[in-house]
Amino acid sequence: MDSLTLTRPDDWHLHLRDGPHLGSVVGHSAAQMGRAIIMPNLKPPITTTRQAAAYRQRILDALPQGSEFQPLMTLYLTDTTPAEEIEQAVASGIVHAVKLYPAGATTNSDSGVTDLRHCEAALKAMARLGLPLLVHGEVTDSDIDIFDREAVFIERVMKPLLERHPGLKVVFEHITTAQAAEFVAQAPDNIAATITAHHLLFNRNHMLVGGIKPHYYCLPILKRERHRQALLAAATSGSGKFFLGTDSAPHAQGDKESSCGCAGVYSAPAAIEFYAAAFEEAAALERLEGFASHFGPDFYQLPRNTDRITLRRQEWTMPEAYPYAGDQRIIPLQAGQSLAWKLAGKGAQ
Ligand SMILES: NC(=O)N[C@@H](CC(=O)O)C(=O)O
Ligand SMILES: [Zn+2]
Ligand SMILES: [Zn+2]
Repeated sequence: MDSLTLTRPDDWHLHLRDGPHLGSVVGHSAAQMGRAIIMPNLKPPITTTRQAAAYRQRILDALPQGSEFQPLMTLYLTDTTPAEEIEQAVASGIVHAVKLYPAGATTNSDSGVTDLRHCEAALKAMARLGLPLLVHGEVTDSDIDIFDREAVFIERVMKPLLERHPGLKVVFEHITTAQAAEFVAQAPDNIAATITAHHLLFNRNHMLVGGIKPHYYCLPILKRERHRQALLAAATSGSGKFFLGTDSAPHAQGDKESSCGCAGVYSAPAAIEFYAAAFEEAAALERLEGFASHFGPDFYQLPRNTDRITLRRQEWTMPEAYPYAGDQRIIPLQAGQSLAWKLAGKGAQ
């Protein structure tokens, strides 16, 4: 197969940042995706519908002219999010989900939830109104090894949560383990998961063998090959529970290449090309459209996109860097490396 046409995909997990950083990155996603679920972990976080509406307008203002990209906003759940805020969010029509960051789990999660039992009122309102909870699924207990934090989260947090709120819609975000893939596959239909391109393409050796490679460092951290294989199997299974979420998370080069480097992989400039490479490795390119373009809107009860994109088998080189907020640089996933698929109509990068 040398060309692949599919319904325009959406990105169900995206970090766009704000201000000049937003302006540097939003065009990359808008060139590929119809819509994206926009993560709320700004400084300060987006905790109210009013803030979400203002952030949405800043995103729309930063879009390239003529772009029809639609940002789907989220709220950042805190220990004190009231049920009324959930009601306002649903009534607004612009907020499509609420994000759970366990406090301390990842970038800008300091205001996150210390104990999910504090959030009962908000969770009840979400279950009643059908507003999905998006979960960064890692425990933060210091005694739990970083490679085990997702698997332990399933037992300590996810299962008790779903016992208390069996009807709540939950997306287990950026899953990275066989345990999470298995848990979601066996759960009822109100539970789904996003999978990133980098967790489908790479294991922890890519990050740690032959020198430490900070641009592969993200959270949840890359796992061993067995887990990558389980994720590939889930993504290409044809199950509507697994869909595309890049978790593209830009950080300036200097913040990544540091003695205490930030977590996050910047994959937005070639997101769909990365996924095509992963699906091709699994000999499942015909399943890419369901994963990238159908299952996400179906879960969120939104219409599928009606326009299409075409990917061509055409080698090209990912640029070494992109400009970021004026004088900074951002290093994309697979910088300087050759990619096999290219989105038709893509100009010079
Ligand atoms: N994925 C990451 O490694 N980083 C994300 C936060 C997140 O999604 O956990 C970020 O905002 O930088
Ligand atoms: Zn996360
Ligand atoms: Zn994320």
